[in-house]
Amino acid sequence: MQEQKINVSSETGTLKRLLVHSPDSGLGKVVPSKAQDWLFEDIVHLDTIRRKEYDYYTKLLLYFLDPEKIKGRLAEIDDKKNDFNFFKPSSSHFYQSTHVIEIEWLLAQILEDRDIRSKLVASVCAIENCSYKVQDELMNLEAHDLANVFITGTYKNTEMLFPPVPNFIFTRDIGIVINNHILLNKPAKQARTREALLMRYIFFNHSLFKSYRDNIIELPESPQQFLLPADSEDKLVTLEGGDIMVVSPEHVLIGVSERTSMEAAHIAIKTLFEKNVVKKISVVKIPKKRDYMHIDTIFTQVKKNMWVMLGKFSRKHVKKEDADDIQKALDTRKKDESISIIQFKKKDIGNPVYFETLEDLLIDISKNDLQCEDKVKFIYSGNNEFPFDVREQWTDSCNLLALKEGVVVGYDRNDKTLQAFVKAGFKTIRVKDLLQQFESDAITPKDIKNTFIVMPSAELSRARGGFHCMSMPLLREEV
Ligand SMILES: NC(=O)NCCC[C@H](N)C(=O)O
Repeated sequence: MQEQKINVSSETGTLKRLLVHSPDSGLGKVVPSKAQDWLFEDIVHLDTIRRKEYDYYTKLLLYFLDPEKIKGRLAEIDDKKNDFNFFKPSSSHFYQSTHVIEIEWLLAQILEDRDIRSKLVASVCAIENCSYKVQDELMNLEAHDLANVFITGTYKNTEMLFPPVPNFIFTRDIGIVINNHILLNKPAKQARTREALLMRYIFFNHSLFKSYRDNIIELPESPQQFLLPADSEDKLVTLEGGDIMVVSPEHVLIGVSERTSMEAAHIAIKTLFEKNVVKKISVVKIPKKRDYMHIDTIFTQVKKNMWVMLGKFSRKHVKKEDADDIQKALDTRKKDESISIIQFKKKDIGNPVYFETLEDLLIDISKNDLQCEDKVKFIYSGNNEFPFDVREQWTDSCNLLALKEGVVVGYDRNDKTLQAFVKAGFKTIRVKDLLQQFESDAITPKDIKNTFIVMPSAELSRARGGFHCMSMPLLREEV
């Protein structure tokens, strides 16, 4: 495969190329006793999550990013007679897009190389404690079968060799493109370790990323981390892509969260400045809580002057603007429930700037980094009404993917958030209807403006991530 340009310098520039992974059979192997360890909130129904939910996402992305692969073919693709081979990386009918790029497909390609295959087989077998015999058997599998085993943990859909990596659909977390550099993750949770290993091999070995090899950043561990006591989490270097947001060519946000440690933020800042990747970095420290996990679970950008966020972290809430005098005087805020923000500039690291609230930071980005003259607007999860605000944040109301300025993809179940978008002048359209309109030429992706594309979500949301998490942009147009 020919190498292609990589560049991401915003959250909302027209999306041109991204990495995805559609739900594999490993998701259908999650058992109740392991669901929490494997970071799933429930047992999902495999067929529904694929055919009735995720496949719509694939079709939508293809229509926006690589229409030649899909235009005029919807009926054939969805015809049960064709066994959904369009969505299966090992099939000769697979969509094989170099714009909507399936990781399993890339993995199979690098496994054709004997040297890479033996290194990766040995590494996976080492972390998964496989016997020497299994290791030998894996060496002799066909590349697509081996890629599938590495991801699902199961051979030929029957023999379970090791656990699945059911969170691999959340490609955002496994690495992040910052301008023309690729920052690799260091997962905080055991359940995501194999994902990081597979991605490291893909980025370093696939021809697609050939000219970017020197731009891959691997964060080093803190010295002698293996001597640290078990409770010194913040000294370990863990970083997941959901905590990184490239908001302008010069400015990146790093979340410090349940998943990304302060030490990782520290090393990432030093490295990104040393390599001249950006000039400004804001550290957004959020409460360490399963509800929030990464910063992209509490806010994402919709367009230059619009953000969606959880109202609990708004100015109004933090400054208690609605409280009476007694409430204002009694400081009932719990320390570990608040956000703190500090911003470093490369040219003056010793004089960081502090932001009192998340909204202050986001307004500053819109106005000063993105030169927005219009008023900066916020849409709040659940329309900022309790209990819908927290209920809908839990099901990823704040975790939207912008396909271009003002065109976002999100879940159907977050009714109040959707109403807030409508109130702000947005159109909403169900993905199924939109695809039909594309197919009949009633509308083209170029025509769509200020729109929330509504996706089915009953099963997907149980995996606790939205479409921001289910995307790793490789190329966006500049805003
Ligand atoms: N960026 C994100 O917020 N990703 C969501 C990851 C969900 C996955 N079940 C996890 O807990 O890691």
